[in-house]
Amino acid sequence: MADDQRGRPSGSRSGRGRGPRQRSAQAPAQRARRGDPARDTAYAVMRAVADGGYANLVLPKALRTAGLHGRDAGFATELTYGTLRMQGLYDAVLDAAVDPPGRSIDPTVRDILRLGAHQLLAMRVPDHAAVSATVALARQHVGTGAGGFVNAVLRRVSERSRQEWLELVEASTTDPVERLALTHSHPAWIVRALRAALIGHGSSTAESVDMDLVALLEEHNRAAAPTLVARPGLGAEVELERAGATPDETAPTAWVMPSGDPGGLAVVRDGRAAVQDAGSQLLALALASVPVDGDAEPESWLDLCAGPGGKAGLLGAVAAQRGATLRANEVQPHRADLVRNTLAAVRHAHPGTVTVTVDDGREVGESDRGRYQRVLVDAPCTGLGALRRRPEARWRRTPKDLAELGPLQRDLLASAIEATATGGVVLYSTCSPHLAETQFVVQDVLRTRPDVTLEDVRPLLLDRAGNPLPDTGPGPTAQLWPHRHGTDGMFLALLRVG
Ligand SMILES: C[S@@+](CC[C@H](N)C(=O)[O-])C[C@H]1O[C@@H](n2cnc3c(N)ncnc32)[C@H](O)[C@@H]1O
Repeated sequence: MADDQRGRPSGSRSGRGRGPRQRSAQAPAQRARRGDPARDTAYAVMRAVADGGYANLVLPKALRTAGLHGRDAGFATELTYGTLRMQGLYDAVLDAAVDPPGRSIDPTVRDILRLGAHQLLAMRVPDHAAVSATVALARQHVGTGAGGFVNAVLRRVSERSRQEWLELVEASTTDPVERLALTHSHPAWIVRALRAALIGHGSSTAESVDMDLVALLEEHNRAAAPTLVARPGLGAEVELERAGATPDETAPTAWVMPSGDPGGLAVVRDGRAAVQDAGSQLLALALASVPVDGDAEPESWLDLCAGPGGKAGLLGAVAAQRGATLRANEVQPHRADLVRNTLAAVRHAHPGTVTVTVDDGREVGESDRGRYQRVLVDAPCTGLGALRRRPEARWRRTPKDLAELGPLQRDLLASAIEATATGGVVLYSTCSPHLAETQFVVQDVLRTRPDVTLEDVRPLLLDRAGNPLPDTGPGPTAQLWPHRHGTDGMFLALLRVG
């Protein structure tokens, strides 16, 4: 008879043999009835994410509310992020561990089981502690019966090692993509798209692609250390150094913090520095440094899709140093507010350099034809290049998103070209390597504009020492990769308007 998740009498346990791994001999009733604050917080964030929340926004608030700091906050963060990333694998494990295999599991109970599976299979938590604390969580949030069910399932999970579970799950299919999807916890359509992107961007050969794909999927499942940007000309560098940050070699403006919460630094709070991926920094610096034709003084720069303002923050600081002006545009008013916030330090230090507008970028080409020398289109995209930073994103995105985003991406790029002066440049970028959002968009738009040429963007991607970043593809576009460059998977195409 199956275990009952909701507390109705259940038959004897499956009796599957006790494995070599240690487990709790305590009955659920004897265990603590309440979860501990760190696990409670992880559970609350999982439920908020199930309701549509974003872990990177919900978790910091939940940690503050629970008063968690230091190691406890670290534990809750690893538990939440790790569980969300690996939930595809854990679901396969849990579906095999329930009795009978594949029986349906209540979504709330499944979240609790996922948290337990992560502790058992990926964290240094002793089995008995992982099981009893997760049972306590189930009792507290669902009920006594759920506690018994969770106890039974997690005991079965604890009977095998992570490697044994991986082998078992892998054996459930012969399709190589499905296998990678299960063992590396990604939806299969994303694995397929990433494989096509590695080849399509010229980043991998037919021989190397399978190895590269595994390296990329593994990187998506690692916690990414936060990179900071020191917005130039605002004196952020000295304070970052004083706080223990060190210069990052990937980009001239990038810094890394070995430990601690960068959000707590005054220099981050006042906007002279910010958390920003080094790839995003390289992209903004590339646009700022490319030579443009014409003698416009001062130069006018446009960030067409600026919210929440990360790249505009760097562009604005560089524009101020160069005597140029920047218009940071965003269609959504609340995101335009975020841009204003992000740009506060630059606006304060250099009044008149940056303006924020709320317009549909698709209309800017017509209203401001030929007005700008440098234009950034950091297009809305699926974000498949930033999966390591957004743990739930892989489970939310669907191929339908691509169909919806495609026309918007093309319209925004076409509008950006219209808004660019003769001899000026447009940088089209996405934090996705998906071919449908990158190469295909650029090729389609170029077909309608014979006066626009694609230029090699790779020589503009310079590291702190001034050397071009290696392995960005055969050109003229560039593709950055988490497993190669330690950055998000940014795509860049540089277009010159003739
Ligand atoms: C990838 S994000 C930009 C990220 C930004 N460059 C940064 O570094 O912080 C894309 C932005 O485009 C905005 N967007 C979507 N449709 C738009 C449109 N029609 N016109 C202007 N912005 C648009 C979205 O609201 C979103 O804020």
